[in-house]
Amino acid sequence: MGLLQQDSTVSKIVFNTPGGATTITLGVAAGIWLLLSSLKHISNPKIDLKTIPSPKGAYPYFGHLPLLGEIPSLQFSKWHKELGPLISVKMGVKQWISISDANLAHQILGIDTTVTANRPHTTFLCDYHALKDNGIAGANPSTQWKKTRAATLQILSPRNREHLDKLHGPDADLLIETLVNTTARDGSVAVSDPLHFTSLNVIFATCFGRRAESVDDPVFKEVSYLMNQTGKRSSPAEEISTFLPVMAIMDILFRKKKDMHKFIYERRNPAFERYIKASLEEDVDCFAKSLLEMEDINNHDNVIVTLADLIIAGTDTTAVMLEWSMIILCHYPEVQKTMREEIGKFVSEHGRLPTFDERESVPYSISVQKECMRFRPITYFGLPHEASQDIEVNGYLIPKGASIVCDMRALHRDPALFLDPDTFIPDRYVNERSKPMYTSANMGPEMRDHYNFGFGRRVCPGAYLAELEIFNVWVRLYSRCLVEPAKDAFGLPVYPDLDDIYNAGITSKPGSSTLRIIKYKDALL
Ligand code: HEM
Repeated sequence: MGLLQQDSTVSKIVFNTPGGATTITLGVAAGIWLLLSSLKHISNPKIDLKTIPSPKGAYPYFGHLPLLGEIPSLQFSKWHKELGPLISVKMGVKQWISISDANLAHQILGIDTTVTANRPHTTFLCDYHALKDNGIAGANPSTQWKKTRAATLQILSPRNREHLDKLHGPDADLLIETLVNTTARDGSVAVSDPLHFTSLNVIFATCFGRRAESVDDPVFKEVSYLMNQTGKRSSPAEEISTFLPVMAIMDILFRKKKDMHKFIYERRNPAFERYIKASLEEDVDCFAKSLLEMEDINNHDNVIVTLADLIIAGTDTTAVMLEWSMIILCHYPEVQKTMREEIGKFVSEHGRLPTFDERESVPYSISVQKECMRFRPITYFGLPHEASQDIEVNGYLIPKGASIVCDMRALHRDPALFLDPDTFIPDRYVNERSKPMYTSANMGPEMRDHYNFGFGRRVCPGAYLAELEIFNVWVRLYSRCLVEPAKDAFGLPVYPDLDDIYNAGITSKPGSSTLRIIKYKDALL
């Protein structure tokens, strides 16, 4: 791990990984803005720091924003190839430090690194969604945040596995039935909604002790609306005045803050108050109830935001992972066949499907899961962290206030970590890094399988639940069904383009996800 030395002004992170520093290519032409903004730190008599390489062509004031294109992370990945694993990108008036190397990411964002655990301030996410520093995802570390995160980890951890498994098993069965029946009826099925319904139900039931009946259930419709709105409003495009303060005038003209206020106080909060009230009236165990009983963290705002964080962070992510995996695997029927045989072997020996605790008996299927996550990461940049003070990284300066992001695409295609990284290799993980993903997410860089769950003190607290859900769907889907591409009017397969990516703000979704889910005539259990 990186060695962290702190004094009152600068935190110093020193590389101790061979090659870590040497792979950094010095910037050919650091942007004028970056140079100027760095000078005030370089002028600190204690240090003489290098400027982090920055791509050419930044515009005055707008910085690199006009160069980003529709999928900014593709541009970031190109810049990383050119300039090395640590780059500085000017996002309007904000500085983003992007990392494409796992060791470096761990050194800068690792668990022992308290100076990078903050979240950058954005108007909607921090002031409105988080009701100013409440909940988990949008709050900065504080005693309340620590206790709330610990309570969440408790409820989502393997210690609660029996409860979570019981909740999810029937939903996974229902999902497969829906996908199969819709295909039989309509010829194909748009898999996104049913997948979202399934993941929402698990986390909704965990939080409130009840579930939605179907995608037409008003609860599902309302929560989907609240989630989509929150996702949309927190995307960089919607938060543009954070990056270009001059655009604040547009916010005033379009009464944006008034609109955010209305959404949170007239739609989001009343909905969550209703869900909490209903769960208190029912005789059910749920996280909302436990949270309300916990001293110090049971104030109204913290309870609402924590529950909203879980519902939002826990639904889209898992659903999108499963969506991508189905899109990928419809291109590889032979991989599906091998998984079917592997799971089938377990079924014929035990007369039932494997449970999550028995996943070691289906190593190929687990490897395919991980490879899907590596091949198409679910987020572009994870969630940004913020430097809460000046940080020295091997002679480079990350200034206080800079946002720190990881280029997930570049990170997962690092040839130093992944042989032939641009190729989908289903058995890549069969003999190595076979630990559960949630364990791996909390380990050092050399032990991690992938980096989708983020880093350090902010690493995803829902990784165990996500993995459990993915497993439950996986063994049912691939033992019972073949995932095929949809067909055109002539009955020919229309293979989804794996490079057709829809920019959904924080998550990276497939452009289209209409498929055919065909149940085998001799389907297993
Ligand atoms: C495949 C599924 C998932 C992926 C890829 C994923 C990924 C992530 C990432 C990248 C972060 C940011 C980590 C960082 O800042 O370094 C995060 C944070 C978070 N995730 Fe997940 N997540 C998934 C599922 C879930 C689930 C199922 C839940 C809960 C039910 C959840 C709850 C959260 C919360 C509350 C945070 C905020 C943590 C904090 O700010 O301290 N996630 N997740």
